[in-house]
Amino acid sequence: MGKRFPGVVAVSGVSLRIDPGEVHVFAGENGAGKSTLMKLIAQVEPPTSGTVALGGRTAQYQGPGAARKLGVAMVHQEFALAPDLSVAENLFIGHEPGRGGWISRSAERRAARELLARVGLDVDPNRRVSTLPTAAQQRIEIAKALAVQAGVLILDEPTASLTEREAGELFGIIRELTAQGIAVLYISHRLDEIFEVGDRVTVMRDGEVAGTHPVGEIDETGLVRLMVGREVDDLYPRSDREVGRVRLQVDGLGRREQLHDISFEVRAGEILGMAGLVGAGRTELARAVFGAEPPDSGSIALDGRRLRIRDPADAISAGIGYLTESRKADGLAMQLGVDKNITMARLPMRAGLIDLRAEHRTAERFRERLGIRVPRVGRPVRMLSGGNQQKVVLARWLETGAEVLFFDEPGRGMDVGAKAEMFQQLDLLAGQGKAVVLISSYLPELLNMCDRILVLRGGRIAGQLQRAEFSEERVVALATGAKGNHA
Ligand SMILES: Nc1ncnc2c1ncn2[C@@H]1O[C@H](COP(=O)(O)OP(=O)(O)OP(=O)(O)O)[C@@H](O)[C@H]1O
Repeated sequence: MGKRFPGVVAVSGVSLRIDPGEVHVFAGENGAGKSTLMKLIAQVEPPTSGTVALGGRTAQYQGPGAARKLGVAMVHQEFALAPDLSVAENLFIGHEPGRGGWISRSAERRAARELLARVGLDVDPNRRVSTLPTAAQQRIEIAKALAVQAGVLILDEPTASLTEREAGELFGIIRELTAQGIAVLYISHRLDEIFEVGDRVTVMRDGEVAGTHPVGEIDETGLVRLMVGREVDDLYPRSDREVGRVRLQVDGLGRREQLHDISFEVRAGEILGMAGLVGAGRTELARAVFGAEPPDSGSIALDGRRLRIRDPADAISAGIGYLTESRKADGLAMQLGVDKNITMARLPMRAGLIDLRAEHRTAERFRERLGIRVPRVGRPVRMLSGGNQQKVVLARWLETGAEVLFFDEPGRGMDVGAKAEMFQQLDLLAGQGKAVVLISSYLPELLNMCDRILVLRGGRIAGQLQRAEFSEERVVALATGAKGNHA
């Protein structure tokens, strides 16, 4: 089947068979067409050519929503839950259990408990969804799919916002579902999990299928070659850098219930990692330093000069940049072009006007450097694939010339080749004497790229590790408060 958008062929000539009970992983470069293909299968979008057959019967496109009746459910990265409704209400929106059109609350609660048990969730069905953490909301999305008896469940990068432990639990649930015959289609950029959770992997390139393999018959190098069409020798490029004087100094920072007495410094030429469980306060800390949620107490100094940061504009003019973890919420202007989004934080001006030519040149430079897949840089960002949107945010902060840069889960959604390129850029920034902070929930990124790792727990600094002391166990021990760490 195929799908064209104006000026772009997103999916072309794809034929595949999905078997009951398999975990079928879809991998490939950003913009390769994975999400579009899933939307075609889930009937979220009409194909330009071709059809989907479910259980041997050809399904005509009937508009979004119809797929659920056909037995395909898709869990997007941004959940489609109604935050102010209860768990039970969310599970049964549009198909409430009950008789004769009456919704039976007790039947609904009972059915809800059963579904929640199948996804290993022990929460009160009356609880409002917005009060639940991300991992639990994701399980509710999966339970929603079970509620409509989906035979095919599509998960789009489901571990992107989960901790390692939560991801492990999700894999357990996936295994249980596949044992019941449900086919799981799973988009992923993470090599480790492709091998851990997948039965077969289909690699997409330029809208086409580059190959489908049982995971036991392909190794990591082969997979990367298939994905990016070349060898990537070093996924975590890191140079020998001199770590110099203190650049950012944070003392006794506090904010309401979120941050308590946080003190640390970041030096010139240093990449400081920030580890911690989801909710440990890493994003809150970055947002506090950046003035997005200003601290109630404490001080921030850059190069020995105390700063007064009341809002992000103050932070930017002081030389502090922050790549947010949520590109949709506060990162990108979706309707504006790639060029405008890149230069937004530091507009090239000439004689009091925005220098459009300079803007274009800058955007072109990043398009090439980061491999942003877009036919022309004036194209609105909303038309880009998720990973390419992430590259645009990254380009913006590389362009600001900031002296201290916080990168919050910067590799989320990026393909392996783009990620390697991004890490190289981070390494280059540090090499120029800037202070770089890398927040990541994926430990190999921190262990490979950082000079030092700060671990947060419950809004406090739980400890820090120098590069020579790095180990996954030590980070996890500090992050969870388990005994037996040597830090
Ligand atoms: N609504 C749209 N309008 C125009 N072009 C689109 C639209 N949605 C996707 N595209 C284009 O289709 C191509 C495939 O995008 P898709 O989102 O399927 O890629 P992907 O493989 O899922 O990428 P990623 O890994 O970055 O999520 C890209 O070139 C993208 O720009």
